[in-house]
Amino acid sequence: MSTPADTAGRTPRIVRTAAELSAAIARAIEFNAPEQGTATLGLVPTMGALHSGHESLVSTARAHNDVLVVSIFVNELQFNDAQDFARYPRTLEADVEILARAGADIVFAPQASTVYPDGRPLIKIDSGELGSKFEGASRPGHFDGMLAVVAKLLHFAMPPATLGVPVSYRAYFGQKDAQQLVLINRMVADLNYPVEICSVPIIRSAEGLALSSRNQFLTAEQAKAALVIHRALSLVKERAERHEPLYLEDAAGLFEMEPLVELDYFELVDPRTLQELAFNCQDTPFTGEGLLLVAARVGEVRLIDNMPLGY
Ligand SMILES: Nc1ncnc2c1ncn2[C@@H]1O[C@H](COP(=O)(O)OP(=O)(O)OP(=O)(O)O)[C@@H](O)[C@H]1O
Ligand SMILES: CC(C)(CO)[C@@H](O)C(=O)[O-]
Ligand code: BAL
Repeated sequence: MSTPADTAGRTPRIVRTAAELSAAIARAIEFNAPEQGTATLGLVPTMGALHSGHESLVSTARAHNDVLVVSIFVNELQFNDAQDFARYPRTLEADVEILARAGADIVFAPQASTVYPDGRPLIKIDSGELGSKFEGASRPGHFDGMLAVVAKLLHFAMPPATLGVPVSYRAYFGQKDAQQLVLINRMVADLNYPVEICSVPIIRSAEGLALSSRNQFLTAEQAKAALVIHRALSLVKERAERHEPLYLEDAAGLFEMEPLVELDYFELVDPRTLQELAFNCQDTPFTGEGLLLVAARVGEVRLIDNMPLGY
């Protein structure tokens, strides 16, 4: 198996089309597969503008797989706001340098015409009720568009069946996008994708802000104000750890003291179903498992974050 030490610094192969990707995967598996047993292939889907959060996904996937593919594609279908799509940062050259250091074997950077040769797909994946709440309520169509591209990326990078080597296939996603992760797990289960979905914890700045490609649009003052998100999550987590009532309302109330930050939602949900848990107003201590979800707008930038409770 390749390790970060023996692949780091090697320029990954950059491929643009489905045929190039399949050929590159076949060659890489041939070259890196163990002499006996099952080879492993990891896929890390991204939209580029890579930061340490992505690097954590890539280094986790690198450590666990013989062959590592990272995709970079800014998927217009998941943007409900044309301006957000137009200004999404695109930094391919710098991304490839980061991926060389992190030891990726292959970078798949397709054109939109490769992913959607007939334009918008006629047949859609419907993210259902789960995709219309929280982020889906603020970004209509976002999750259907996200699932469309993830379904396609999982197919593009699927190990070719003709290799003569058994290959186990994994794809890696960040826990920062908690609703996305739940939906991808459901899609893979509901549509029988032969892939294991692996999740990687949130990487934050030293002050606690969850890293995101869109953070670069924040002014220093906005970035400082945005730390209220982590303060509010941490306050509730500390109460849960002390087995105290959570009083979500007063954690959410911290946002009123930050005029630059407009709270969208602050909810405690079941981590698997994202059903709201009714702990808001009760005076009883929290037991069980929960996931605190938060989204807020800071200027033009929408930020999301979350924190597991009771794990
Ligand atoms: N801070 C982070 N910690 C862990 N994983 C992350 C982090 N930020 C992004 N990821 C994960 O990286 C993958 C690619 O995400 P993406 O390219 O959309 O980056 P992003 O920083 O989330 O961008 P943005 O939030 O601006 O869309 C996703 O699986 C996402 O969950
Ligand atoms: C999974 C993904 C790469 C699909 O475009 C995107 O939603 C993201 O980066 O989280
Ligand atoms: N990281 C989620 C991708 C998006 O915001 O569209």
